[in-house]
Amino acid sequence: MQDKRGKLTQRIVILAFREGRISPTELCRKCLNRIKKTQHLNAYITVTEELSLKQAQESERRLLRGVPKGPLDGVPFAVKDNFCTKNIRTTCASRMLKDYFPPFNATVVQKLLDQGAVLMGKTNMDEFAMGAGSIDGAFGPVKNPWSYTELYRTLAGPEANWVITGGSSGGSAAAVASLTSYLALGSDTGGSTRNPGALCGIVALKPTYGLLSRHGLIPLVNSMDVPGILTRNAGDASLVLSVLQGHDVKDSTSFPAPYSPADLPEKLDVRNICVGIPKEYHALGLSPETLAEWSRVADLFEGAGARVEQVSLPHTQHSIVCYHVLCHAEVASNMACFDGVEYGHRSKMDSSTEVMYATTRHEGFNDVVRGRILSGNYFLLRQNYQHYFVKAQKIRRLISDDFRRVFSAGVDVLLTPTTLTDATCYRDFTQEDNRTRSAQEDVFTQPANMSGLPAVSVPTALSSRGLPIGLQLIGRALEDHKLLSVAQWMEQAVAFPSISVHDTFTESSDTI
Ligand SMILES: NC(=O)C[C@H](N)C(=O)O
Repeated sequence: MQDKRGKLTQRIVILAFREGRISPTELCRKCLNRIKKTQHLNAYITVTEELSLKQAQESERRLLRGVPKGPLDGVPFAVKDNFCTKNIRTTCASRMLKDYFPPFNATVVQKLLDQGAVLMGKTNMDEFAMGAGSIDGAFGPVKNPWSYTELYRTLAGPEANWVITGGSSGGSAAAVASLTSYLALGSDTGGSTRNPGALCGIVALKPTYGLLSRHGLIPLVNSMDVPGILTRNAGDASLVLSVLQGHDVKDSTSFPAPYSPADLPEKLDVRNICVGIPKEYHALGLSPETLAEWSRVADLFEGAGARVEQVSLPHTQHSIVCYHVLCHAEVASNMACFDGVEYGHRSKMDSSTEVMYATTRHEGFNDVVRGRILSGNYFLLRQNYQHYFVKAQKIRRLISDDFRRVFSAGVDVLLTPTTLTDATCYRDFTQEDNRTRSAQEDVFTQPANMSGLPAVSVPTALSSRGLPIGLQLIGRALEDHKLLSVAQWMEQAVAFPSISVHDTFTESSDTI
């Protein structure tokens, strides 16, 4: 049971429920079965099997009575392990929170549950969402489902090592790509939803900052964090966005959503669209294949009558350094609450308060987190504050102004690569310095976070190793719906060969 392009999407599932071809319980069981068969991916930290089945049965009863709670009733979803889930372990993939059971649900999780969506579990990630590989968490690295396709094995050879998912929401991306869930929540501070979305061949949306509540999302960088949406196509992302968006009294940075329909226009006429190609995104390290793909898709837009223009965003060159200072400064302040007193890990070495604080933090955090705390505190020292933090804030403004200028000059969306290359082999990633590599990986995604703009990654082609390449569209603030409409057009134009369920494990008779 698949759509025209062989994809098993959330909408297909909803239709299947409606037509009685499958029930929420049957589907939930299938997803649980797939989770078992794809355990080698390490996509989940916690699988909520019992609860999932209970929720699916409740959903089934509602559907039988003809009173669904909402359009997502019965649809299986996964949640990154940095969103609080009531009485369900929420670890941020850290030893610090390994036994944390929050007493409440994050607003976005609650909204999905209120719709009747079925929670399958909590997904693996980089510790406290710091990283771009999903290889730096306390529960081990996440493996990219595309590593197990016949195509990759044939092209890369039998000795080829598995490839990373990207991150930090790698578990959520792997869950959607391997169809153990039909949608997943990620978080995006510097690219952590779009990056794994691109490397796992699925659609990944970072909405406008403030459009979705951050309440219950354990903060990394409050001024940039947004809940991200991972789905198998743009239409699904639009439906999920319509359910999740809106003001929340528990998040003072959230605001009411502008009206936008849940559905995207069936066929967008791109002749009215101006697509900007930022010349500064021809960055060092961009692979020739990704560059070629970027030009190919720009040509597709042009061929369909869109205006395609080269534009300049001159301050992009400073974005990695600027993000680095702002992120680490906010991390230093956000992580201060993990001191062994109120909740989280507490060291047994407590001969004095100082010793207890220090050993708790040493035992609880990995060295990526500790490194960011150290440099963040350095940037915030009284004598460094103006030089680093205030200067970075000013540069952040210049980066935002660049976007404002091109959008007010008539550009509707910017087209860029999402990542520099396709997914890297785990072995190669660990041989180099992970930290430097991770920082570079977010070069195309961080500017949208620093400016609060919506951006979406769409898979457009397979590389010569048979791995996905994703391109990013960045839109005007609050024009998320328009952005997704263009994303859908792109999706239709490129016809990306989505991964088949059969590829992620050996069983060959699974259908929906
Ligand atoms: N959650 C994120 O977007 C974090 C980003 N990848 C970083 O390492 O800072």
